[in-house]
Amino acid sequence: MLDEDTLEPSDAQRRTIYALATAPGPSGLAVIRVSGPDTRTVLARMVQPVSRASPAPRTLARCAIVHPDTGARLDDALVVFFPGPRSYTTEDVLELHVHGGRAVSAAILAALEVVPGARPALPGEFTRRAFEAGRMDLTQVEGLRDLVSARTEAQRRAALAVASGASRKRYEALRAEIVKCLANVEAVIDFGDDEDDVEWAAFEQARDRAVQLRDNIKALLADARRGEILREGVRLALFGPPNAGKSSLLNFLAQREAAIVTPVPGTTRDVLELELDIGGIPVRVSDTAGLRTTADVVEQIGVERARKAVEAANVSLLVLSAPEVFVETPEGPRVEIPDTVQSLINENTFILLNKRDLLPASLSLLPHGGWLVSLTTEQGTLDFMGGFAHALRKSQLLITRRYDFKRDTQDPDDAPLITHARHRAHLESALRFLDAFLTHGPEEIVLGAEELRYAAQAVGRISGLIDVEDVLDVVFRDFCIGK
Ligand SMILES: Nc1nc2c(ncn2[C@@H]2O[C@H](COP(=O)(O)OP(=O)(O)OP(=O)(O)O)[C@@H](O)[C@H]2O)c(=O)[nH]1
Ligand SMILES: [K+]
Ligand SMILES: [Mg+2]
Repeated sequence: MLDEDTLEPSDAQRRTIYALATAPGPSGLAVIRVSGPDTRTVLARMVQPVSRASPAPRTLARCAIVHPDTGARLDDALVVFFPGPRSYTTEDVLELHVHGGRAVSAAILAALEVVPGARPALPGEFTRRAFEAGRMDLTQVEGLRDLVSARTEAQRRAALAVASGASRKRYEALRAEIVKCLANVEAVIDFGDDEDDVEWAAFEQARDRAVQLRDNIKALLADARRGEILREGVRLALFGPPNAGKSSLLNFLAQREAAIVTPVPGTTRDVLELELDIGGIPVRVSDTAGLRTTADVVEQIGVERARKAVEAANVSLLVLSAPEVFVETPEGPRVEIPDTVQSLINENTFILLNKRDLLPASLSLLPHGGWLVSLTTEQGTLDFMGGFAHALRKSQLLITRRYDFKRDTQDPDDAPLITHARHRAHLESALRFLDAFLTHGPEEIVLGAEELRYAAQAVGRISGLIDVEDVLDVVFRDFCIGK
């Protein structure tokens, strides 16, 4: 077991860490990673080159892996040694490309335990060392984590750009601009007293820069949360009266019986969430309880949760039973939306009329901004799927003038910069400090300078330049072991 002090990765005396970097279980290959001061010991005691010469740095060499004490052969492998600092963590790093399968990697991991100074790595610890050595900033760490968990093509592209430093560059440039502005102000503080005109001009220049910066940050914040939505998936809530076919729709979208479907109204109680890929778009779909007033306490809670899920969603789909909402009028048939759902409809709500098979064939009125289907016979579902994916893509939330969700974008400056809620919070805080700076006149210039310093710090926090310990734990918590 690990004890407390071996868990602290920023020990003065850094331990050597090792972990399986690939998913456990039967597979063609598995990769075991080792990093730290004792890596050369591991190399000397556990790796026997077939050609007798020690493997050249950064070159794959065929070797036998042996037990450090007994010398027993554990596997035939390909081995690559990265002497620090030219390695992922900047420490000496060793990668053992061994045969896949639990017994092979288990034997090698057990053998590594015997090497003095070596211990199993914590989740994300290799990357944490790379971060602490300044090899990547916090946005790149986040990008890497997102890349590893990317499920769609659009997510992969965005995460790869961030991991490669696209966001880092832009945040650093933003921070540099604030620092320039601060330099102007400090020049006034330092030299101001003698030459009034010079002072005034430099102060005006700083103000102009601050106004410009404020506008830039405002523009970044007005991104309809594209980056966060792309990363986390569009939140889509299915809602409507009981028995409309919401759960049937979820199952249709998932192509499996994920939710319980019965003719009993009030079947779904809790919110059921699935991650799906709808036409290349990552979507987190919530099936919810049918909305109605009820005496059943459990159902009441379900209805409350349903409302919350719809309000929290980026896009909602109102599912209605067509035979129940079609009304005949002298002008022809019309769709009447039930009162119980009215309050939840907004500009991001689409409508799906279900149970088309129960309508007289002559009735085929389409609701505005909606579709008419039968989830039982699948009549109309092809149109719906194509149209809905298109609508999702076109939706204000996903596409702005400059961003094509499907094809992504060539220009990294056009990619959404804010990919995590944390970025948004720090940018908002930087904006507040810039605003505060602008409220100070030349006579309060020292106070003004302080606000600018805080603004620069707020942006610095995004990259992890400033007090990040608490953030780090959150960021690395979701990493897999061996990364
Ligand atoms: N005829 C017909 N029946 C359908 C169709 N879609 C769903 N149903 C049936 O309608 C009933 C209710 O379906 P559900 O998917 O459970 O409806 P729901 O909206 O999730 O219901 P609650 O969870 O109770 O609010 C089930 O018996 C389904 O088989 C359809 O297109 N045509
Ligand atoms: K039902
Ligand atoms: Mg249901």
